[in-house]
Amino acid sequence: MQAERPFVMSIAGYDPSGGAGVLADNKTFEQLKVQGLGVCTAITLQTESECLSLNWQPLEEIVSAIDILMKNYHVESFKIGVIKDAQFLTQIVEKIKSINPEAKIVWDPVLKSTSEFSFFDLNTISELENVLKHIDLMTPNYHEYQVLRENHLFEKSENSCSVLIKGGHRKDQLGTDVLVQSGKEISIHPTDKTSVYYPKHGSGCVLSSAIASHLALGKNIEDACRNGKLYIEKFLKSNPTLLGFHV
Ligand SMILES: Nc1ncnc2c1ncn2[C@@H]1O[C@H](COP(=O)(O)OP(=O)(O)O)[C@@H](O)[C@H]1O
Ligand SMILES: Cc1ncc(COP(=O)(O)O)c(N)n1
Repeated sequence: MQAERPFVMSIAGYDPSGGAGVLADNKTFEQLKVQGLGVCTAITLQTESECLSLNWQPLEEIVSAIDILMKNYHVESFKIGVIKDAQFLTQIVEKIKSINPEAKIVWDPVLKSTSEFSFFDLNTISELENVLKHIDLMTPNYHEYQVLRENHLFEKSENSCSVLIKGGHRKDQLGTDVLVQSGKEISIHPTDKTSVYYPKHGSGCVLSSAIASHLALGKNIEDACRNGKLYIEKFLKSNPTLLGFHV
């Protein structure tokens, strides 16, 4: 008999190319042997090289889908992806915590797609502070971290969650991610610096859903980030196009 798999939910956008969003997240969940669920925040029309349109789902429908799924399945951890604004995030997190206060939450704050399509309403950054206390980990890329910091998000570290600053766009140490936890910094380097990594559309989605999977499997935040890094490295080495293989 197979062991029970913990449930993990992706609350993210739909990308019909499957490179990013709920499809990419659920491919990752399957590979990491957790049971995936998916609630769409937005329907996008995009390929790996361009984003053509974005239609937000009504917030009440998103929250009601989370409610129904959580009442049927005990969901251990969540990966939240593209979100319209701070109000969306706050209501989603409040719903999750009202049903399972122990649930682990990872938020990948996608401000723009690699193809420069804007997602999150930057005017609402100042309203994020309260909701961050209920999130376990945020995973901004290097540019997103700078924008959030310039908007004073991480000023009161006691109010912040753990932050994994991803290094896929760094010029100095390409591929080194930095985990900031209670003011301490832990660098997570690529395991094999000589390897060729092919930059990929949606790699931030794959990393954050791999981390959410490892949290559901019982790892702490640091170990989940280290294991997520091993998974994303395999993914980035998989093939030289912008769409990767989950191996
Ligand atoms: N060229 C690369 N070499 C090594 N690791 C990379 C490379 N590009 C991305 N990564 C890794 O992939 C993950 C996603 O990072 P990043 O590309 O910065 O996120 P995003 O897709 O959100 O912009 C991180 O773990 C990062 O270190
Ligand atoms: C639905 C959805 N979610 C996330 C991203 C970000 O991915 P990337 O920054 O790699 O384009 C995206 N393009 N689409």
